[in-house]
Amino acid sequence: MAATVTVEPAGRCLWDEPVRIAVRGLAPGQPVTLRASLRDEKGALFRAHARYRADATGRLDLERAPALGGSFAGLEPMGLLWALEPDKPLWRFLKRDVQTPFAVQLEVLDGHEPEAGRLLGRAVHERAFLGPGVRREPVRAGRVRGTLFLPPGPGSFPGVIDIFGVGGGLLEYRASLLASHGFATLALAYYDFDDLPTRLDSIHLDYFEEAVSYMLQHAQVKGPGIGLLGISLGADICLSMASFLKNISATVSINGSGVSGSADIHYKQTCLPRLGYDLRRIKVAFSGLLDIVDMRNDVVGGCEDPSMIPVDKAQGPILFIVGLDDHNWRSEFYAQLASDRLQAHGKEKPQIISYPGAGHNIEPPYFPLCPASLHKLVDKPVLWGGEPRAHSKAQVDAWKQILTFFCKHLGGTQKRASPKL
Ligand SMILES: CC(C)(COP(=O)(O)OP(=O)(O)OC[C@H]1O[C@@H](n2cnc3c(N)ncnc32)[C@H](O)[C@@H]1OP(=O)(O)O)[C@@H](O)C(=O)NCCC(=O)NCCSC(=O)CCC(=O)O
Repeated sequence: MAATVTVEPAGRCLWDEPVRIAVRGLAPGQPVTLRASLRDEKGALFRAHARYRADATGRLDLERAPALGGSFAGLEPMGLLWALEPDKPLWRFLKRDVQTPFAVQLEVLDGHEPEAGRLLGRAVHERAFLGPGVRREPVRAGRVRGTLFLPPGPGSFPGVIDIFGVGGGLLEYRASLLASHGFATLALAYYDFDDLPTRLDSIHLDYFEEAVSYMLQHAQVKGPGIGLLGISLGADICLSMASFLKNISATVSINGSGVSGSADIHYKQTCLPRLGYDLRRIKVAFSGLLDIVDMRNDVVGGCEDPSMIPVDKAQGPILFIVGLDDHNWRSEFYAQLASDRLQAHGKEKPQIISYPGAGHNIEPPYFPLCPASLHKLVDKPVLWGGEPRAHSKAQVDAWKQILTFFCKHLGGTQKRASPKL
């Protein structure tokens, strides 16, 4: 091995941070292939590669050199991460244990053949989900089940509740990353976790109200209100919480629908009936995968449809993050409907940020796109939408927008843990 692969800043970084990958010790103009790989906790191998040419001094800097092809092309300093693809079909990139980093193997090979070139150099780059000094506390308080992440320092910190969509269980990676940005964040489970119900037949907001109370009584959570962040069904739960519950200061919906979709939503005497769906509206794409984008029944009453979440009752502002290539449902149409509803009730037009080429699962930066995987509602693999490069750009921008929005409305300072872990 003759070449040296470097990653700056050196040492471990957080998954949402950009790094500068470079190689030195190559021959002037040498054709090389860079390969990245990592194994997830279920044993799936994710890989990406790209072809490059060293400069006249035998160096290669991914911030300056365009990829000449491979998993991606052009100037993409973080392409080796966002273009990772699993060896298992229909497998989604997820981090289950946030207490361990992902170890990314970086290799530089001679020539432009990703499998055949002689290995010239390698490095292991660790990307973590738990920042320095971030505390992780499993929560079992009353009925509330989840995990609280507290930023380093004495606090108190602006609080956020983070909710995922259909699938159940508990995913912590987004909440743990948010804590490194200065937010006390509760990753909240609501079914198929611990002693919670295994099925989600209907949504009862009193459970989520208990989670808000848990946050607000916590000594290290700054009041008087908290923020909500949700994706997909999780976003709709957040929109419902903002509409019915007190002390919600800011809400972010990532590809939510603003409608009670496949489960009725209950709060005290009120019930938002589910809109429902019709399996006959599912299309089969050329790939043979299901496209459920039009599966839901139509909203017949416009923004006053009985299934619409009454977002006009929300006290705090709402940010809608929309993937224009969302194939789970038509997020853009739904966000517009929610905006119509707000304005019809004399409220301000909300901020809607739409991303061309972005699919349904808009994750934190550098998560590789999962084009299709199992949808627990239809119990079959479905298309999620998204073009990898555009989706990746959307994730980087959306994350910044979400952090800025929460800082503005929850009084955060957008402090960042040191990039060197
Ligand atoms: C993380 C998991 C997979 C659950 O993990 P668990 O540890 O509880 O389950 P498990 O036993 O490991 O796996 C359960 C099933 O998921 C599959 N599975 C597990 N990990 C996977 C992965 N990384 N990629 C693809 N599939 C995976 C397993 O093969 C298994 O399928 P078999 O049962 O076939 O063996 C779930 O919580 C999840 O998918 N969460 C994502 C939530 C989310 O954001 N969903 C998108 C929103 S979509 C939405 O909300 C739409 C709303 C609507 O349309 O109304």
